[in-house]
Amino acid sequence: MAGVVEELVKKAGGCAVIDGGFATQLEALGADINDSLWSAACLITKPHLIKEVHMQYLEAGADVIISSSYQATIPGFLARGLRQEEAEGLLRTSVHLALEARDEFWKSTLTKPKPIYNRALVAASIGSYGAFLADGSEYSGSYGDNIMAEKLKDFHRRRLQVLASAGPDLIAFEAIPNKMEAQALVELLEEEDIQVPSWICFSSVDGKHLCSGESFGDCLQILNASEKVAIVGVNCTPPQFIEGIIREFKKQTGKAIAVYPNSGEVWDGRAKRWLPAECFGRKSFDVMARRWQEAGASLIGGCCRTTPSTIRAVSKALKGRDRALISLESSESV
Ligand SMILES: C[S+](C)CC[C@H](N)C(=O)O
Ligand SMILES: N[C@@H](CCS)C(=O)O
Ligand SMILES: [Zn+2]
Repeated sequence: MAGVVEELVKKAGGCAVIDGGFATQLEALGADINDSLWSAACLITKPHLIKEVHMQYLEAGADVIISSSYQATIPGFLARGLRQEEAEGLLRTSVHLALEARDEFWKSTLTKPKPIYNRALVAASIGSYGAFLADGSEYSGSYGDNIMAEKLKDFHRRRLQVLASAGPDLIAFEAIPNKMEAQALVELLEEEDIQVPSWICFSSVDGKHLCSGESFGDCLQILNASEKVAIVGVNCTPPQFIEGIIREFKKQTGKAIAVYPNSGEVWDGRAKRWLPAECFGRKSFDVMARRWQEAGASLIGGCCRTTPSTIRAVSKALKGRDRALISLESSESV
């Protein structure tokens, strides 16, 4: 594990808390993300809401917040009529908004008589090529016959360079659905000699494989071989599969494991909406988070359709205290 993460996990008592659904909470605050850029559209239209969402997750107890760049891509911004410099500027803005929120929040907790939070880390999000395609392929892993690893590297290269140079503590590759993209990312981290530690998280729809149907073990072997990858895991995967996935990962890797599942609802990539399915709320996350920690996860949070109340429950379950309540009490006593 990279030093900075190791320190945080230790300070957090053995398991750090990741934030929850970023886009989900952005929508809850009134943002319209029915857009080819999805949540990244708000970098253009509503940056203040992005910062507000980060603040809400920090207040809920997140030790790691993930930037708004999941679907922020240079080709996506260019297609919107922006210039290259403007597109790169928005990528940097996504990291700066998260850093600003982290720094402001941390400063405010230090004025409290008994600070109860950790200084959070900022992870710069990089969604898969499938997220950019916006056709649901981050949950199928099917990119068609014309997509090769080199093309994926070229797609990710400049965004990775720009985000890494914007000052995040971590890079978070999220919902990677197939082995080819995992391989491309590991090669790219080496080729560009990225110094910011990374996590690479897969998506799964059956709990036994990546979304593509490829084996976790094969993909983890690729990640295990890279010193640039500090953390491996799964995100945006139904919660009921997570415990089994952690146990499988423990057999296949010595790297730290991050899990941040969605609510269990299923994304319909064509209709662009979440379909009802077995849905897990904050009460289930409370119980499950403890089991995930016991199974060997070092970082635990939530993904799509989870909210600050989910993360407050996870934080309380893992750290044994209700941070929201303590925070309220300490602010009252100032
Ligand atoms: C994590 S999914 C719900 C993100 C949205 C998707 N890439 C789309 O644009 O349709
Ligand atoms: N960090 C992204 C992940 C989407 S799968 C978000 O929470 O919106
Ligand atoms: Zn998600």
